[in-house]
Amino acid sequence: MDNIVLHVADVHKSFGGLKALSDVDLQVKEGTTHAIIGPNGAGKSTLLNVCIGRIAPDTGAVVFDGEVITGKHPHEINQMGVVRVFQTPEIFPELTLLQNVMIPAFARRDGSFRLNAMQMVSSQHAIREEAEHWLEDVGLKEQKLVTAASLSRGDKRRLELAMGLIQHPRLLLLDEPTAGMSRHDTNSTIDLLKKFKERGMTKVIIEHDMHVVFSLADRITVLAQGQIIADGTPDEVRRSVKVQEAYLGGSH
Ligand SMILES: Nc1ncnc2c1ncn2[C@@H]1O[C@H](COP(=O)(O)OP(=O)(O)OP(=O)(O)O)[C@@H](O)[C@H]1O
Repeated sequence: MDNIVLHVADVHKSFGGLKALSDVDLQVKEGTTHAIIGPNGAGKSTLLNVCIGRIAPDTGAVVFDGEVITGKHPHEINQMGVVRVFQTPEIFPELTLLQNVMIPAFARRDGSFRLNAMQMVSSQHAIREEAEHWLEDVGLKEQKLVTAASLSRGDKRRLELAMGLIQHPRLLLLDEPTAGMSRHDTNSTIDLLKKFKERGMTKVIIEHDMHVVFSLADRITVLAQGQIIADGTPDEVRRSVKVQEAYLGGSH
């Protein structure tokens, strides 16, 4: 049977009188790329924030690898293996690429700063090698010693991906990974994400660009006004009349 990595179980969330998420229930299978799409204001970001513990649902729960994570702190959920790559890269612009990628690896290992000096030196060496490996993986090894501020927008997002990868995600959540990118950068990001998919990584991706969605997704959940209006394979979603109606007249 397919292993369910993430189960959003009957989640409701209102902001005042506005129902941002109603009755949202979806499952993400291990090794799949699951896209969440929907018109502006559909509730996609709210859903992502519920999954990472930044927003508490009013009712319902999020189950990760069989464990209820609702109510846990974002850093606890992160340490369990849920890694989010943000729409606006959260990088350290004054530091080099190498330093940027090393930071989450140190943060991952609770107590690392209490290590004695000898251990510190050897672990630094190992982490540096691993950081170089992930920089190479995203195509940024040549620039490892330049400061992050000097990177193009597309490369900043690649850097953030490397910062995610060094955390060995069990589930990678990508918030509009190609937003604002040129077609060339978008296509190389698609290729990169396809490579992760071949390795069996489980991903949830929020994306407006349908070219990206249909290039990558095994399954698509469509939200509109806080409700799931379709959930299925790309072909099923493409054929859904409800989905076509939701997008009719919209900007997508
Ligand atoms: N903190 C908040 N307080 C009040 N209303 C909010 C809050 N966050 C989101 N909303 C509202 O909830 C609804 C869903 O917003 P959300 O950002 O989740 O949608 P989205 O699908 O991610 O939209 P977009 O594609 O435009 O980013 C919107 O009507 C939004 O205005």
